[in-house]
Amino acid sequence: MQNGENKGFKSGFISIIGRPNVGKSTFLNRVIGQKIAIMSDKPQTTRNKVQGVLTTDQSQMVFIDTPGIHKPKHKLGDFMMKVAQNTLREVDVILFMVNASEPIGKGDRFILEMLEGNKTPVFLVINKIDLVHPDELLNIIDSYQSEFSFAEILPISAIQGNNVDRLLETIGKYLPEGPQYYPADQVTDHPERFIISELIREKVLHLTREEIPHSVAVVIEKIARDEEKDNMIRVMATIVVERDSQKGIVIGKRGALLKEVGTLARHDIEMLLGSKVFLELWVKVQKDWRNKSLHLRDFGFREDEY
Ligand SMILES: Nc1nc2c(ncn2[C@@H]2O[C@H](COP(=O)(O)OP(=O)(O)OP(=O)(O)O)[C@@H](O)[C@H]2O)c(=O)[nH]1
Repeated sequence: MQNGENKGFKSGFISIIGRPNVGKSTFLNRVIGQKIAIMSDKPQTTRNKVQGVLTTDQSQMVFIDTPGIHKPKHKLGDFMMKVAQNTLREVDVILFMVNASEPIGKGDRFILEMLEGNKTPVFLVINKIDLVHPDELLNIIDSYQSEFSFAEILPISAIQGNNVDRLLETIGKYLPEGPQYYPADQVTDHPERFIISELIREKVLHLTREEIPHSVAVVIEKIARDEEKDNMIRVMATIVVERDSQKGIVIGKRGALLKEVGTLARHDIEMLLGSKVFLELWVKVQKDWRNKSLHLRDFGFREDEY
């Protein structure tokens, strides 16, 4: 089986960093207020805490937490610094948020120094512009621009919502074409979602032996009860591989291998959920899936782990 490639759909990971109190949460909440679904604290594809996912018809933006950087007051061990730096290398866009009503400070310079040499585009997001006179804006921009080369500079007011849409639009331009990592309707945040994806992944790895690297990922697109069919649970999942050749292996001759994965996984999922399950599996090639998600998974850790 083959997933209909959603041509033109863009997706990616975004980190928001900045000194405490610059308005990172306010910004996220504003976007959440529109279309974001808050993720659970137990992320599924990465161990970095996913703060929110914004899904539209054209794109999916996954906002992730970067512990260790946005809380510079905490003691930073070498390991944490490395983790944070690795994460920032893996994301597609970094939003460096500052407070328009405060001058550039030590905390800002600390972060900018960390970002030196990082190839990920960094946006300077000047928040709280409602607190300053428009004439001051140029000076503010100058003071930051002399310290770092930003890909974009966007003044916003997270609290009033000014320019937030433009910021989102601009982020969209920097995202690569990619899959929808998370379902659009995160309301159905199923606690078993992760276990189900691991069950399917395990079958793929087992049946393909060494041919498919561990980087294979399984995204659960949908879990829903089918009321018309005896309350059977329908699970739709996509197996994401990195190369066309791997897709062929996972599907097998005339779909034989995928069918076997499906049969074995369905059995386990039925045991887990205690219900009859209809399992629909798709296979999709996503070239740099591994770099993006698995790296995040390998190096990431959660804020509540320290
Ligand atoms: N005037 C004004 N205040 C804002 C704006 N955005 C955020 N604030 C206020 O700034 C304060 C800090 O905002 P937060 O969103 O908690 O900041 P944060 O960066 O998430 O803070 P930490 O969690 O400590 O890192 C709050 O009192 C917000 O109401 C803005 O655009 N304008």
